Amino acid sequence: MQSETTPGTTPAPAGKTLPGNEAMLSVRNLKKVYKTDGGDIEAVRNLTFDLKAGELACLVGPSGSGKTTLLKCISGLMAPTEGEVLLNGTRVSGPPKKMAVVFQEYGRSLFPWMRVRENVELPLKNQGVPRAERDKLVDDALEAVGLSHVPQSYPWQLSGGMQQRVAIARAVAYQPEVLLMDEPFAAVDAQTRADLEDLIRTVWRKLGVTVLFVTHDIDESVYLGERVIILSSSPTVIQEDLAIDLPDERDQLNTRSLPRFTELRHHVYEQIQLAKQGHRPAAAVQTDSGAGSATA
Ligand SMILES: Nc1ncnc2c1ncn2[C@@H]1O[C@H](COP(=O)(O)OP(=O)(O)OP(=O)(O)O)[C@@H](O)[C@H]1O
Repeated sequence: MQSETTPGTTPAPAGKTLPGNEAMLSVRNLKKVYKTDGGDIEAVRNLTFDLKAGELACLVGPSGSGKTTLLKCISGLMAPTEGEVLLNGTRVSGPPKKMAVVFQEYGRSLFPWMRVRENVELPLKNQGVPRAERDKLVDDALEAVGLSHVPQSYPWQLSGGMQQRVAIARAVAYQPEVLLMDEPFAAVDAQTRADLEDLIRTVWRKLGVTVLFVTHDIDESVYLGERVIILSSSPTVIQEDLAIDLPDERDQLNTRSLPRFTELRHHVYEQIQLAKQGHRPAAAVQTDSGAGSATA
């Protein structure tokens, strides 16, 4: 779905929005300006979109378009300059209990002195989840990511792909309503990456969790997502919010061989190229000129 303009108005370029009671996660007119010694950096100009419960959306955009900034604002790790993030209608003002984040740098997100099991268990312990319940959640999560055989290993005894599975198990055990993933597979080899993509879709379908998955990889965004939100170049607005109408059952060989997969990846690729060249959606151009600022 491309952002649309209404003649005679200067609307903010928006992604897909839903009636309030249908949205689990709402990003509303979100703007982030970093104050630095060298001046202000407007990382995100104006982002609006909703995710409904149980949706898996991917977010792609040129390098520096503010993807990590957006995830930090959504996860309550950083306050937006303007606008807001709502989780089930409640404004996010700090890390919400029912949100988990998986980062790219699994090496830094796991504690090397803790065994796999202890790493997965830690957030549950911190939440005061009783021992028996904790044990069950950890067992189930390790099984879901195929790591039931290494609970006593230390992270550094595992491959990169296995370490990222531990990070995913930790997020899964925590039973989040929303799972945010920031380039989680960027540091693993191609084969492991394909396995982890399938793991995410399996876990997503099994748990019904709402997922926002940031990636640089266009093919990955189309393969994984029910929707791909494409960001413009900085100062960032939504370039396009695209529904991925591929069959729900996906597998690496067949899905990626479908003509529709090729069409969708071409489309996303073209949009990213346009974004890199500074093209902005019509509604953003109106807003840009209305705000009196230069476009990218
Ligand atoms: N802490 C910070 N202080 C100042 N500027 C920052 C800070 N973090 C990010 N920026 C700037 O904000 C803009 C967006 O950065 P961000 O890391 O969010 O983009 P990104 O899309 O995640 O990038 P990449 O795809 O390269 O990881 C960039 O211009 C970046 O230099």
